[in-house]
Amino acid sequence: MTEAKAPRGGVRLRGVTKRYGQGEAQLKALDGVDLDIEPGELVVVLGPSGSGKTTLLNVLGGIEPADEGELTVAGVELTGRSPKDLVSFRRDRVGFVFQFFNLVPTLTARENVEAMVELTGRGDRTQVPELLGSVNLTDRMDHFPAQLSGGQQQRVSIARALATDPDLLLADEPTGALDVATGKSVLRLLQETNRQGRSVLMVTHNASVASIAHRVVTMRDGKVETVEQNAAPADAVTVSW
Ligand SMILES: Nc1ncnc2c1ncn2[C@@H]1O[C@H](COP(=O)(O)OP(=O)(O)OP(=O)(O)O)[C@@H](O)[C@H]1O
Repeated sequence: MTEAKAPRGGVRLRGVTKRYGQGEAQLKALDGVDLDIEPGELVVVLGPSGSGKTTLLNVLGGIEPADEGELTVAGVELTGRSPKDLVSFRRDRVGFVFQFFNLVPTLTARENVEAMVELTGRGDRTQVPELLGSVNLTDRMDHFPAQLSGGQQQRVSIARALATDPDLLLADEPTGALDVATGKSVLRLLQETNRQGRSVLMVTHNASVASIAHRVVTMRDGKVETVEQNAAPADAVTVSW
């Protein structure tokens, strides 16, 4: 992986609201969320199903626009931006890791990462083998996703997310489809990524994972219910569930 840089990827949300549906069926998936993430911070978001965790991640990553409120991510003010601006923001600033990896099945591990470099025009294609080496996949680079284990696929997806050198990494249940040992290796990578200076926001149902965070945010009914500081975040190797 690349060497540590100055902390980056800070986030500031004020009164951020996101609604879905119309009329009586309308619901606020986010309801006046205030939240700060410091540059270089690792934040874990917990909360029951439907509490707005994924919506928060999607709004932060510019996948969906907020309806109300102020939102600055990695130095970019997102309030009122056009869909085209949000695409540029995502391309330049954010990396995404999903529960079910979202790799292109017809491309090898290497090609999946290279495709991200090609599509975004960011990063360096010649660095892709090194990047895959940094997630321990040197001997699997030319395998297709179906020939890789879940943990290996998730490591490819982390390499893909890092290929554009994002300021902020957004991970939605990154260990949700993995067994404990494999999940821990993924957590270690996310923690290492964070230690290089970029902010990481991880959504999870797994409360054990919260011990590696600098801060733990709990959501309920579209609102931030609690924010707790971890005085001494745990090393990912010590986490179990
Ligand atoms: N595209 C959508 N259209 C309509 N309603 C949506 C949409 N996306 C999310 N919602 C609703 O918004 C609320 C928050 O959903 P969200 O996916 O953010 O919750 P979550 O905390 O991530 O849940 P889970 O832990 O089950 O993934 C839920 O009531 C959900 O049904």
